[in-house]
Amino acid sequence: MASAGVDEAAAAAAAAQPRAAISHVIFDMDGLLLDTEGFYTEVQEKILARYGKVFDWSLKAKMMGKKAAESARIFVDECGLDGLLTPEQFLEERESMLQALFPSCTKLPGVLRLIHHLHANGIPMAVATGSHKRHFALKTQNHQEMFSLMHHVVMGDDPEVKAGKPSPDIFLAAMRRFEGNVEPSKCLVFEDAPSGVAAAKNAGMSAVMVPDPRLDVSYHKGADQVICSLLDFKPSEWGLPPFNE
Ligand SMILES: O=P(O)(O)OC[C@H](O)CO
Ligand SMILES: [Mg+2]
Repeated sequence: MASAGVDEAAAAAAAAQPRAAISHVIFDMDGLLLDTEGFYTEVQEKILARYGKVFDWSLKAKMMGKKAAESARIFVDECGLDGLLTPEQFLEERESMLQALFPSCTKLPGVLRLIHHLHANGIPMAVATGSHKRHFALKTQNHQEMFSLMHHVVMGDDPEVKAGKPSPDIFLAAMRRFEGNVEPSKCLVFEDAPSGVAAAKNAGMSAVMVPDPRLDVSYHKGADQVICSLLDFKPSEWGLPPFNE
């Protein structure tokens, strides 16, 4: 019979085993690096209120992370607005409101600490966002330094991204653009959206989810790890260099 000391040592050794041997990191942007999801919610609530309807988090869960056209189709279909509003009209209506809001977006907690840490330790990083080029420029105009630490950025309107999340296209494109021959199993994706977590898993990568607390826990399934904030992320659990704190 093993002594308590031996059992404890075995448990400690198992706990010290990383979940994966990660060499490359891919960040989602909206709702993960930048606090922009609230802007989409605010604008969509306003549009829906005109039709006497309420925007809720089950609809939000379906739309977030998707390319604009895909998310607009979901909005019209799920809200029963066929014949009243086309996806194109929805995108047009929300555009000026979003354009006014995006430049004021802020970074989410823990973002800078983690990105500076990974950069200082030579871990290659990329961004894979469903956001298209024009919106990306508005959102990132006050965050240039952070994005300059990324090896590259892949956006939703990139020709290699045939389908939006949950298709693995965007994460596989991001992986291929790193130097060398990188395997999906070596890539760790950070995501806030259920469709983004599914896309990462469909790409064969590991996924850490940092969901909005209003998202029902049923949407957490599929993620390899769920944390409340990037401040709670422990790099050593993923074979990455630990914080020196
Ligand atoms: O979460 P992201 O960065 O993929 O962006 C997707 C949309 O632009 C917003 O949900
Ligand atoms: Mg996101």
